[in-house]
Amino acid sequence: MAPTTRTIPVIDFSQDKSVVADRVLEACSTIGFFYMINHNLPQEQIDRAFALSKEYFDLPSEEKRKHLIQEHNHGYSELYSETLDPEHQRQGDHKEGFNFRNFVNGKPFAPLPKLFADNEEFIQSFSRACHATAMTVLEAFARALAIPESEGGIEWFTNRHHYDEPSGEILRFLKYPHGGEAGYQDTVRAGAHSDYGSITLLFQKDVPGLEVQANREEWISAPLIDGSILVNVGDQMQEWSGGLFKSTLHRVTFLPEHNHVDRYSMPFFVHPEDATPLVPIPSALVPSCDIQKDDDGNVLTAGGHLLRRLQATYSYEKA
Ligand SMILES: O=C(O)CCC(=O)C(=O)O
Ligand SMILES: [Fe+2]
Repeated sequence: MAPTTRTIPVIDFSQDKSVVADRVLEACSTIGFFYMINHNLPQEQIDRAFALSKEYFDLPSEEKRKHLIQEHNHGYSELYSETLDPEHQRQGDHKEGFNFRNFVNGKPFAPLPKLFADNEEFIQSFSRACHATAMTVLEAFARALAIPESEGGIEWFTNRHHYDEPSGEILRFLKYPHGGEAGYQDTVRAGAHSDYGSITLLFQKDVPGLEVQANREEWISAPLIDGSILVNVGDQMQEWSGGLFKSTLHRVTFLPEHNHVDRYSMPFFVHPEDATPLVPIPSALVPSCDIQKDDDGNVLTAGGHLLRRLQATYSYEKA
């Protein structure tokens, strides 16, 4: 059955934890998206990250191209270099981005552009704060699924998401530049896609544009809600939960009234540790399902799952 929810629920994380868990279960098993409010991530930090993002994207193209994204999914991606919906898009996404892999043991994954190197301590603390917020959400998931204490209880997910272990986790700065209509044939600026990992936290700013597929026929907009973080379920979580939690298609369009302004957003893609096998979550609510295997017949891991997806999305260029 296609989900029928037409609006994205707002969940107040300062409420009683069991109420939060109930609302999370309802949201994730229908539309797969919710707004998190009272999340404890200070607005000043979010604002500072957006300010840095703008300063970076304002740099000349030659400067940004010094750190082009590579197979490891870290670095700068140019306008049109990513195509999230290759089946339907005539051109790559009208956006540029910078991906930060986790600062494992306090170090950036690869040397950072000067602006980010100068602000490395802040970026790392922001990335860790995003991860901590995500862990609050994943505790609510575990509570919602009533994972037995003997299996790890509310820590079942967090035990598989340690920040300093190898994983596909990414903090991403995105800019959708204004205009571009002349050379760009689609109103969709980021093609319809679902996210790959366990969950995504999304920070939006000033300009809306995100749309979510409420059911198979209809796109609904995900408006800006001050002080909120938009949370959505990713494919690995859908896999893990035997389809109970929905990884829902979404896309970014530009409304005519916003064609003259740049849009900035910041997703934080939460991923389980690479070595995590995607076996069903131990919960009575999770339906039994086929387990995905890798080419050698072993249970597909989170790392293997991500690699398959990334290879289908990017066109890499050697720096
Ligand atoms: O920019 C946005 O609002 C959403 C971006 C997104 O969905 C993604 O990068 O996966
Ligand atoms: Fe996405």
